[in-house]
Amino acid sequence: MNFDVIAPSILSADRLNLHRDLQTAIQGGAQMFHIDIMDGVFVPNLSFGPSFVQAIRKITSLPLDVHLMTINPENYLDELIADQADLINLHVESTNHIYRAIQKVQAAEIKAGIVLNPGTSISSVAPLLPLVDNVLVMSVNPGFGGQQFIYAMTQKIQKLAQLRKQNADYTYTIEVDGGINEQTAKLCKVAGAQIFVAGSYVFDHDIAQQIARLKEVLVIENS
Ligand SMILES: O=C(CO)[C@@H](O)[C@H](O)COP(=O)(O)O
Ligand SMILES: [Co+2]
Repeated sequence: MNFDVIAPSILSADRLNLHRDLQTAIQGGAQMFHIDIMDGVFVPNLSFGPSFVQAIRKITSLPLDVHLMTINPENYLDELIADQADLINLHVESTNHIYRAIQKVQAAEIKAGIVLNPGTSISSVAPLLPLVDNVLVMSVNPGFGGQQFIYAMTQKIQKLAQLRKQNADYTYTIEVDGGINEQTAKLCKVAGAQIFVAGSYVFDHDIAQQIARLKEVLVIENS
């Protein structure tokens, strides 16, 4: 992918007005939706179940980016595949069989990504890098919206971009999630990120205006 994409994280949308907020984001130029699925076990919070993907798919054809923060993510893959998720991101620590889970997603012709927690090193996922379609760099500890960006994560993004340049068989996109605002998005772009997840930055304010601001700093044209 040689262009940048803004993916509002629906975790920060108004739950009682989710449809309204998503429509506003669509009209405001959102290019993808990021859906955080949390089970209260892998991370200390509960959010949406996979059925939300199906519900959101009914109101938009925008790509749906699923971030699975659950133990046993395999239990949800059939449903997410049937619900037409476009990208399914799996935490490497969430299953003993990450390779198999990625293969299952890709066999359904859906893009598969791995997620690196702030404390997860790139070297620990080296065997997966030629396989995956996306690497999601967590720039906060997973579980909650509205946290402070961890600046050291820009080095991880930079390293992933450098490795991709050095290895012709690495084709992953680089996604960043957590604490994204105008300033941190810019730093991540310079480091090499391409998909920018933004939750509280987008939904806690004027949604369309916030998307427009991010697009401006990232120099993304409206299509
Ligand atoms: O996965 C997560 C949190 O675990 C994120 O996707 C958050 O939803 C991002 O929220 P902000 O940090 O942008 O407010
Ligand atoms: Co997320």
